[in-house]
Amino acid sequence: MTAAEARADASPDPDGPPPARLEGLVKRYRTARGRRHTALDHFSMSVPARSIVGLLGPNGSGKTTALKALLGLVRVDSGTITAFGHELPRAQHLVAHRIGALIEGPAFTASLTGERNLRLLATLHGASESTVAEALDLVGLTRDARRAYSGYSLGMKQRLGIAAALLPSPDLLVLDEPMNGLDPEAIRDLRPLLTHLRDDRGMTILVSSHILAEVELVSDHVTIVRHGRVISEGRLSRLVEGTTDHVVLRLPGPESLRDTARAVLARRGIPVAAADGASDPTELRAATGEGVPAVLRILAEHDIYPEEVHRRSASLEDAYIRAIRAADAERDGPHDAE
Ligand SMILES: Nc1ncnc2c1ncn2[C@@H]1O[C@H](COP(=O)(O)OP(=O)(O)OP(=O)(O)O)[C@@H](O)[C@H]1O
Repeated sequence: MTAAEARADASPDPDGPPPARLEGLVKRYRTARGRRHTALDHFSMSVPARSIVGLLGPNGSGKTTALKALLGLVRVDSGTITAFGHELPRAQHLVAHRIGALIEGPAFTASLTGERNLRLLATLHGASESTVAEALDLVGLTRDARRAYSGYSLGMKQRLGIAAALLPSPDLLVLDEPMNGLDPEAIRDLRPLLTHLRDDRGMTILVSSHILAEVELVSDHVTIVRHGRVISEGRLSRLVEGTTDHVVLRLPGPESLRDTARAVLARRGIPVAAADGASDPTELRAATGEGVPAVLRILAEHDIYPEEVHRRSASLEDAYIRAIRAADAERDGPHDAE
């Protein structure tokens, strides 16, 4: 099949083969000391058509390696990679034009304008002038297109990188940490762009990020990676559904008071943990869907009155922490993937 024929059969059909499927990928890097380092350990995930998939995981868990494997930038030791039903890297030429990517920062020429940089890339892709203008418009850079790249802010550079990834008019857009280094406003601006590309262009987007709250706002599917393996995958709503709302309590005073609070709540079927990431050791998290009044009533029966109390809805952060903890608990022995 020629590339043109491949495009002709390129309907981003939600029932067709998924834009990307990685199955059982194993990748071992050779380290400087000649040892083997497992970056992907039977890594499997699927990217559904017309979705925004958030790829999450701690530093060094293998996200970039998996994305590079999909893009043909890293050769895996074993496993199968397919894009739009074509096996890679063998059929790379059939799907390369359907995949746009921003990975490890794009290489632009500092002295040239944003527009000129894109035009040069467009020539490589065989993309038209109008594609350049459209890509600049999509990422909101039309006004700054004639400024030198060297004068761009980090956010503008990232947006130009996304514009470059859009030049081949891809069906699948792969973005590695596009929010890195961006200020909150620039991060917020990325959200409508990604949802527009999915909803109005029918694009599928695979985006890795450390910013859980942002992934929660923009993704419809989430894949969580730990030690080179996928430990949780699915619709965002389903992952978050599996977590419980929490009542967060601040109980200053002696540790024995918090011990008593933990014990009385546990006896009523409400498990309590220290609040995740809390800098305040007097905070407790009571996992319950019953809400603040139920927790306060139980504590009042024992003359315990928290200084502060608020309810926290189940979130992707809870699902993420739960998945990571479960994976760590399951894992025995020392590991070499991170
Ligand atoms: N070229 C390489 N040679 C040797 N080891 C590598 C190489 N690239 C990555 N690694 C190692 O493989 C593991 C996975 O790295 P990878 O960059 O895929 O993780 P990541 O999840 O993207 O991390 P981060 O969130 O920090 O970007 C890490 O331990 C990393 O140090």
